Amino acid sequence: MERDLQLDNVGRRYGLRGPWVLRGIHLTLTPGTLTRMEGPNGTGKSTLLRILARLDAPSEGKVKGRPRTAYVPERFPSALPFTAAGYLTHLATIHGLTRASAQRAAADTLERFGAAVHAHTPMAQLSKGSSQKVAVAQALLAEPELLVLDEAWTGLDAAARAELERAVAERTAAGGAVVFVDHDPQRLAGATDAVYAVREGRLERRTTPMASDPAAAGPHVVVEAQGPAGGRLPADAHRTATTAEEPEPGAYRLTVPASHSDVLLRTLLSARPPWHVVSVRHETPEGGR
Ligand SMILES: Nc1ncnc2c1ncn2[C@@H]1O[C@H](COP(=O)(O)OP(=O)(O)OP(=O)(O)O)[C@@H](O)[C@H]1O
Repeated sequence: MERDLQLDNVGRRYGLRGPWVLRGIHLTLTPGTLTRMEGPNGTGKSTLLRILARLDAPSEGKVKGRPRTAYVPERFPSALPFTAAGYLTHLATIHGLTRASAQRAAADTLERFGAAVHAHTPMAQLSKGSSQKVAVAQALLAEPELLVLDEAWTGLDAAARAELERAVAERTAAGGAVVFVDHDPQRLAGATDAVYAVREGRLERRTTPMASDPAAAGPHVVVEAQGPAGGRLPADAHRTATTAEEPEPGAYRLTVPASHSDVLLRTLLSARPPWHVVSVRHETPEGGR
């Protein structure tokens, strides 16, 4: 499928005789999934992400599939001859929006990440964190089918970090694939569909935190919801929730990673007929953030 991104026996080395950084990599990123890449410094995670984003070509093997892709790099080239709003508006028009819609989308995204005050600041004068917000905004504006995040949370303030987690949840709920590297082991904990470690040039699949043990999976939200008579839990809610119990007919107790609670609530409230949300409780596991 064109929307799947597939690596087929991919290898990468820098220079004709350089050591292999990656070798024999097979990977498929399917729509609607969240994938985490782990590994110590220098093992090849950024190299892998650049290949997935098609910003770099493998030295051997094939990259298949052409999802619409956006990428947030570790270091964003901020010395661009634009203001923050000007840059985002420019990109949004490239994505096909009219100038007025592009200006609105740029302003909304900057607002969302708490960077509206910097809308008219030249990119070269932005602080590292504000520049990172623009990097995130440019990627989200594209509404990508594949979103590649290389330590995209680094430098963001707490509110923007949480907002980016919510944006990831929205992307996967909309059917996009998201792949990320982050040194915080709690990042999107409990929400990942697959975790891989890059080790000695190879990809090793890790087991994800057990759905049955939300405490191992970071901050989460418990939603009690009541369906319409005879109504079944919407399929999207089932997919977003980590656990779904039905203590009484039609009454559900759903557990969801904190980053995904907005998506779950929207799904329940926009169902036809809508579900009644009885309670929403935030829980942070002991020792968690
Ligand atoms: N453009 C390049 N030219 C030559 N070597 C490179 C280049 N980019 C990366 N490398 C080398 O490839 C290896 C993997 O680097 P990469 O940046 O992909 O690792 P990483 O796992 O993302 O590291 P970190 O966790 O520190 O960001 C390293 O040995 C690095 O020196």
